[in-house]
Amino acid sequence: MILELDCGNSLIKWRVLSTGERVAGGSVADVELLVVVLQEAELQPTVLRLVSVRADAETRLLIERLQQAGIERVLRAEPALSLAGVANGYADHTQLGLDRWLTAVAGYVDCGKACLVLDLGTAVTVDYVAADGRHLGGFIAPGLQLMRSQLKLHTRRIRYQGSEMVPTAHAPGDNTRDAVERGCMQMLQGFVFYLMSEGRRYLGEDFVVYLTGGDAELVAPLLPEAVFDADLVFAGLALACPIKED
Ligand SMILES: Nc1ncnc2c1ncn2[C@@H]1O[C@H](COP(=O)(O)OP(=O)(O)O)[C@@H](O)[C@H]1O
Ligand SMILES: CC(C)(COP(=O)(O)O)[C@@H](O)C(=O)NCCC(=O)O
Ligand SMILES: [K+]
Repeated sequence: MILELDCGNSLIKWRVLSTGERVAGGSVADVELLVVVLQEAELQPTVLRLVSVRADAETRLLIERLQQAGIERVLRAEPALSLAGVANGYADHTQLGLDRWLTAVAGYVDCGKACLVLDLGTAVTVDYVAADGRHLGGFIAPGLQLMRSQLKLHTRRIRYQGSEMVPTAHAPGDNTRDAVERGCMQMLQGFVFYLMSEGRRYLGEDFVVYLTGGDAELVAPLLPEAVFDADLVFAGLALACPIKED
C-alpha cells in the first residue's frame, strides 16, 4: 500500500493506494491526526510518496513520524529542470513551488496541449504551460482565507462570525460580513477572469484550464469549461516518483 501526501501550507491532503487504486483519502491539519486516521481505518501503508511546500525541517519530522508508524520506503518529489515533456520556466528551477510544478506537469500530460493551472489553496497559484511543453511561469496571490484574515488582522472593526461564501452573491453587502466575504470573492473571481484573458495572450486561443485546491469549487461555476481535478497534484506526484505498483 502506498500513502501519498500533498503537504500544503494549510492542510495535508492524503490518499492511500492499493494496487494502483485509491482506497481512502482526505485532508488533515497535522501528521498526528493522519496517524490516528490511518490507524482507525486499519490502513498500514509501507511506502510513502510525498510532495511538500513546507520547511525542510518540518517535512523531515513529518516523514520520521510516519516511519515510526510503519513507513519503510520514502519517495519525495524534488525540483527538476524537466519532467514528462514539460520544461521548468523559472530562472532558478529550485525556487518553483513543487506543488505548482507537479500540477503544471500533470495538466500538460493530461491534455497534451497548452494549459493554465489554477490552484486555489492558501495561496492562489497560476501556471502557464505552452503547447510545446514550456512552462512560462505564473503568478502567486493570496488565497481567500488569507485575504479575510489579513483584513481582520490589520483593522479594528472588521469583526464577524462565520464565513458564508456564496459564489453567486454579488450584491453590495449591507453588513460587515457580506461586504468582506463578497469583496474577497470578487477579488478572486475578477482575478480568474483576468487570468483567462491573459491566458489567450500567452497560450493562444486553444488551451485547457485546470482547477484544483481547497477553494476551487468556489470559482468552478465561473469556469464551466475548466477541468476540476482535486487530485491533480497526485497525478503529478506519480509522474515525478513512479513506483512499480502504479
Ligand atoms: N477545514 C479547512 N481547514 C483549512 N482550510 C480549509 C478548510 N476547508 C476549506 N478550506 C479552504 O481551503 C484552503 C486550503 O486549501 P488547500 O488546497 O488545502 O491549501 P494548501 O495546499 O495551501 O494547504 C484554505 O485557504 C481555505 O480557504
Ligand atoms: C506559492 C506556494 C506558497 C503555494 O502553496 P500552497 O498555497 O499550495 O500551500 C508554494 O507553491 C510555494 O511555497 N512556492 C515557492 C515560491 C514559488 O513558487 O515561486
Ligand atoms: K496553492
